[in-house]
Amino acid sequence: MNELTITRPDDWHVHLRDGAALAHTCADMARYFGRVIVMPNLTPPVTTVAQAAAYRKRITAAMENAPRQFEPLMVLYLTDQTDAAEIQLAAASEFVHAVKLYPAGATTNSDAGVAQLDALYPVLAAMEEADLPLLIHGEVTDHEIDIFDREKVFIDRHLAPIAARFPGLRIVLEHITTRDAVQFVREAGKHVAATITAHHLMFNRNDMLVGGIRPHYYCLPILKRNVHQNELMEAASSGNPKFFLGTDSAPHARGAKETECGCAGVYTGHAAIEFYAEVFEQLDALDKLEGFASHFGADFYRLPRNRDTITLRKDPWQVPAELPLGESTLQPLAAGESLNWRVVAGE
Ligand SMILES: NC(=O)N[C@@H](CC(=O)O)C(=O)O
Ligand SMILES: [Zn+2]
Ligand SMILES: [Zn+2]
Repeated sequence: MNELTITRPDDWHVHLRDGAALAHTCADMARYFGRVIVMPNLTPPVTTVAQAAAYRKRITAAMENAPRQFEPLMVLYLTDQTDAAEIQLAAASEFVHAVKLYPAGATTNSDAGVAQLDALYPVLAAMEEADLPLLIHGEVTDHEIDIFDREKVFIDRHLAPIAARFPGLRIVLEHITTRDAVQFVREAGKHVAATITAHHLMFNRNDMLVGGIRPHYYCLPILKRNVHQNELMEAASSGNPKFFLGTDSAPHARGAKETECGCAGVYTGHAAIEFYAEVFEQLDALDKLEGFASHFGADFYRLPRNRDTITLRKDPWQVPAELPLGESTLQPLAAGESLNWRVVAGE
């Protein structure tokens, strides 16, 4: 197959950042995504509907002169202080579509996240009642838990009890990385789904650590063994609507990654659907790309599927070695390498 036309895709997990970076991150997302779920881990985090409204304005302003625009779907950041009243406000708003749980200290800008999960149950009950989805960075942060086990332990200790206690709460386990997560989501009720990134489909921890340490592959949850990677590929290309596209494109300036203590995050926004197409083609599953990228996420969020299309063509091109990020630069995934697929219509 040399050409593929699919319903316009959406990205159900992306970090656009703020300030001068928005011009660049939004331009990449605006190329062909219809809607994007905008992660709220700014400093300070987006914890209120009023802050989400203001952030949304900055995003749309950054796209004012772009050839096309995406619709930003805003997300509130849960803290130990979030109350049911804010949840109701969010549910009543037209632009907040979910609430994000970051265990405190689990990832980039999560210091303000939740320290006491049990104490939050009244807020989760309010979300279940208001039918507002809960998005989860699913990793425990206990010092004694190995970084490669943190997702599995989170599922056992926290996610399973939450899903059991709130059966009507829609939950997205974000950027899943393990066989355990795939299994849990598959077997859970119909309200539990997961996003899968392109980089967790394309790479495993060997790619990050063999022959030298590659900071641009470092993200959280961290890349796992190839058996887990294989399970993610199988889930993404299975046609199971519980698994859908979320790039977790997470830009960090080059200097913040190539340093003694580098930030977690991989930038894939410059070639998101192109990366997924590459993976699905390798799996001989290009016919499953549309469901994963353009149907299942919208269905889960109870939003209409996009009505227009984009077309990908097999026509190799070279990823730039570096991209601007506000006043800095970043190294995008596959920098300087050749990719097979390009978007030729729908941009
Ligand atoms: N995925 C990452 O490694 N980093 C994300 C945060 C996140 O999604 O956990 C970021 O904001 O940089
Ligand atoms: Zn995360
Ligand atoms: Zn993320």
